[in-house]
Amino acid sequence: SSFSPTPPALPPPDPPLPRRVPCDNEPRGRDTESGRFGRRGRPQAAGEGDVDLRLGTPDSRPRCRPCVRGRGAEFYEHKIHQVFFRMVDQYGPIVQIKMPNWSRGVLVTRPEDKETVLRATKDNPLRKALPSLKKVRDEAMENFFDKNGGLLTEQGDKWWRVRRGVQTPMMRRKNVEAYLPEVDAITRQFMDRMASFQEELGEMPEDFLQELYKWALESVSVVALSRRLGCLDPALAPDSEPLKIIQIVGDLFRTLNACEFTGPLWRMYPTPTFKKLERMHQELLEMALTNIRATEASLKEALEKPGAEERELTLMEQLLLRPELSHKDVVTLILDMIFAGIDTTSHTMAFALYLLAKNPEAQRKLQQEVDQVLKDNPETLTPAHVAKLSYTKAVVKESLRFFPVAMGFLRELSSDVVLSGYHIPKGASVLMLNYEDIQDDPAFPRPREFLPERWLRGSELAASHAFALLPFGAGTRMCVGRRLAEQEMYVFLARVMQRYTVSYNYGDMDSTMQLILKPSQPLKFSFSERRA
Ligand code: HEM
Repeated sequence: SSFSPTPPALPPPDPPLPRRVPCDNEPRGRDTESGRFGRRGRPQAAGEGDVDLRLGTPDSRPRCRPCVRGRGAEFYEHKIHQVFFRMVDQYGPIVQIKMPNWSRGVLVTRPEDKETVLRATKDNPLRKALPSLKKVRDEAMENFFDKNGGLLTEQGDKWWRVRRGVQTPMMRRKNVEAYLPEVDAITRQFMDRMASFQEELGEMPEDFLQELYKWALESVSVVALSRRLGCLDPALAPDSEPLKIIQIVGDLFRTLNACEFTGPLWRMYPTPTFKKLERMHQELLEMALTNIRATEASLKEALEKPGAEERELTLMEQLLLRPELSHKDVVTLILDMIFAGIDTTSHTMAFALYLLAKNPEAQRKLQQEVDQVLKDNPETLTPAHVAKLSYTKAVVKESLRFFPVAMGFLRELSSDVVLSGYHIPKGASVLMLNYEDIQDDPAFPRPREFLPERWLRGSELAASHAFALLPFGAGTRMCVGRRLAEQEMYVFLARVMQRYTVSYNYGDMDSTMQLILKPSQPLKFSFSERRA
């Protein structure tokens, strides 16, 4: 099937785009006009029968947005999001793309198109991302996974069997709130570390992101591993378990990013990058297995004790007892939680701190709210406190609007749909970008301003469409860690803003691609005590 617009029901295609005026600092050798990517800066010739990759309502005005710097593979892997965003700026809200590892597809940005896709795929949400991770689980580590790769890589019935089993335990409010005291204690301990950096260096160290990783890993492991790892110990040895996990997860992101966005050689033979992926995955799996054995032992012991029925089970214990989930399913989920639970929340908090530092008015409002809600100065936050943190929650949403850690999310169409007036056939992949066409089609009033109040009930600055911001994806396949992530982030911001005012005196922040988006600048924040 072809992607060409379908007359007569739909409008005819727009005339071809005029050649775009290149900017001075644009990497050469890439055929941006057709949207095709050349490798390592070499121009790529149009293949026989290649379709024109332009779709949508192209804007013929040549625009010169901040350009992608760097050349070749490095540019390609780390800045791919900017290429996508720029294509949207150039061609409009729907652009056809052809990537080495993806089935042919389109990028979309309009909330209406996202809604159409999500409605059309709601009964079978196929997200065929991370093919290299799937290959590792299905082939290189078949012995363990037995062709059941878990939530991140499976589709259809195999995905649904696991998702059905984990949905309630992971998303139930009570289960998430059970971790609130520990998440709060972890954040407070983290702030003591911040205080000592501030005292010692007068600001946060260059590698403050590494510190945020420790906070995030400690927070996710109380859920995924049912124990504290001791990540915040100031004397952590370089070969300690937490630092090894952080290193492996970072390497996994980098390696997966390389496999996803460069040539598909790894599909044909085990390239060094693919072997690295396999090795790191094996290490993470061994760590998950050791921990799950400990959880199982404590569960067995707990169940044998008198009065066992009264004890609240931990999330992992609940999962281990669910008949529809095998032991391996739970181990795989632990792997995925550790993998998805470190860089996501820490990068979002890094971006939020930056945005607060740059928007003192928003920071002041956040502090006022926290002072009001926490006026009893509680030793431990309760769900009632968190429920009242409306502005704090709005800051998290607005930060994800400015710097979404997920560039977008994919769905494969199981039926034909019409998007922005174009007929898109069944089987195509649609990448729903977390990117707004601020210039021509803004979904938010005053889109360039950081205005958390737009997320408060009844705000005139609210989005024009319910699907305007989907940083966690949407529908039945939405991020399963969303509630846990949100709780962690609300607690983090509330506690930090209760104690400190943040400032940042270095260059402008941007994001760089490492499968998810990451802060481009060292996070040398300065924190001043509010009640010094
Ligand atoms: C700022 C934090 C986070 C963001 C922005 C985020 C974003 C996302 C997005 C966009 C998806 C794809 C959803 C879709 O296809 O509709 C996803 C899936 C997923 N996330 Fe998150 N995530 C975050 C934190 C977490 C955490 C803390 C965990 C684990 C505890 C987690 C575990 C997962 C898993 C297992 C999936 C796959 C779900 C499935 O396919 O059924 N995420 N996340």
